[in-house]
Amino acid sequence: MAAPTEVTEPTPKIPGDPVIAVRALWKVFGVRPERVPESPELSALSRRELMDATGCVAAVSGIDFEVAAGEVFVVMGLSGSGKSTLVRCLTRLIEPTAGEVVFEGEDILAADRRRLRSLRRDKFSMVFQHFGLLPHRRVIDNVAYGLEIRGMGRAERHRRALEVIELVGLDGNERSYPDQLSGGMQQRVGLARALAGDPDVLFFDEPFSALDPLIRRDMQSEVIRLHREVGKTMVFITHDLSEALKLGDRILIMRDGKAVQCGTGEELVRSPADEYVSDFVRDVPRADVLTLRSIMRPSRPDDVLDGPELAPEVVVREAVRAVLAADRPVKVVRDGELLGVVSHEEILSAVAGE
Ligand SMILES: Nc1ncnc2c1ncn2[C@@H]1O[C@H](COP(=O)(O)OP(=O)(O)OP(=O)(O)O)[C@@H](O)[C@H]1O
Repeated sequence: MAAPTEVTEPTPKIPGDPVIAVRALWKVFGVRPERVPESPELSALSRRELMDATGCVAAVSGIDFEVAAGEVFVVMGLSGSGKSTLVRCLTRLIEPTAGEVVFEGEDILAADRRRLRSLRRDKFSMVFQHFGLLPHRRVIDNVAYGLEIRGMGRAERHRRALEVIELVGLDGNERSYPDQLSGGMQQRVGLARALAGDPDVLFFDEPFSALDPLIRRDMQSEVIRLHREVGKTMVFITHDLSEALKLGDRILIMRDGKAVQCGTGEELVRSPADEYVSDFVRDVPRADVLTLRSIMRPSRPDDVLDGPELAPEVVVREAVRAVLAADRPVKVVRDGELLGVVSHEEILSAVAGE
């Protein structure tokens, strides 16, 4: 039996069946790796202790999480924490040592070669830091590459490729070769290629790490926009907390192969599971992550309730202006139901970081 993970906070309940469910997942490198998850004693050791005792490296140690349909799920951790290994285990680019990966109800670890190939071709797409574009092919044929492998005819795949080239803002560049494009544009080609086959899940492995900060910010906004437009489930790896907070519906924080905490950015900032997480989130401006749901108060009989309405998930920073401009409390409303109100007092204390 695998040891329990160190997730200290229950993962919030996700409505509907998860697209991906990961249970007690292990990847151990070394001699006879399977003995580690099988042994309660070995699986309880830290990575360092395990290395000293057995010479094995536990890249991923008994991780559990679920990804909901349409969610952007971010895996964050410092270099060596096991992010890449974890994500490669999900599509079996790396064979897990133990555990379960269930994709749309199907046990991926039981899939044979043929089934895996078809899943990777039709259901999953990966976007890597190194774009992996084919240098001798024009943008349009790079984007259409996966469709070509599926056997789609030239006219149809070019039509589809042009659609996604436009979607990622590269129209006009379809006849260029990759080395005629900037790094940011090449990564857009990578995105277009990943989207062309209409996968169920997009996996991103530090896709923007090599880009300079301004381009990187543009690309993050691009992912947010694309996610709004196409609504795909995304699993995104990063070592950068601000990227994680910007993109992630939920964030899994890893350390030395283990899951330290999984939650929304707001949950991580409001109640970090341990010192490691609090160190990470210490400098995050509260107004960027706190939502109206967490600062609202119940309405009082003397409140005048004909002020503006905002949704509970609006973050404080975006609501400040509206709340301060109103001469009565802003109503926090979901599906017509009044959940609470926010007046000057609540918003100012939130901005002041109280
Ligand atoms: N093939 C391998 N053989 C032995 N150890 C490995 C192998 N691949 C990864 N590791 C070890 O597993 C641990 C996790 O590595 P991994 O690359 O998954 O981390 P990461 O969080 O993605 O880091 P980075 O951001 O630097 O890529 C590291 O200690 C690494 O040295």
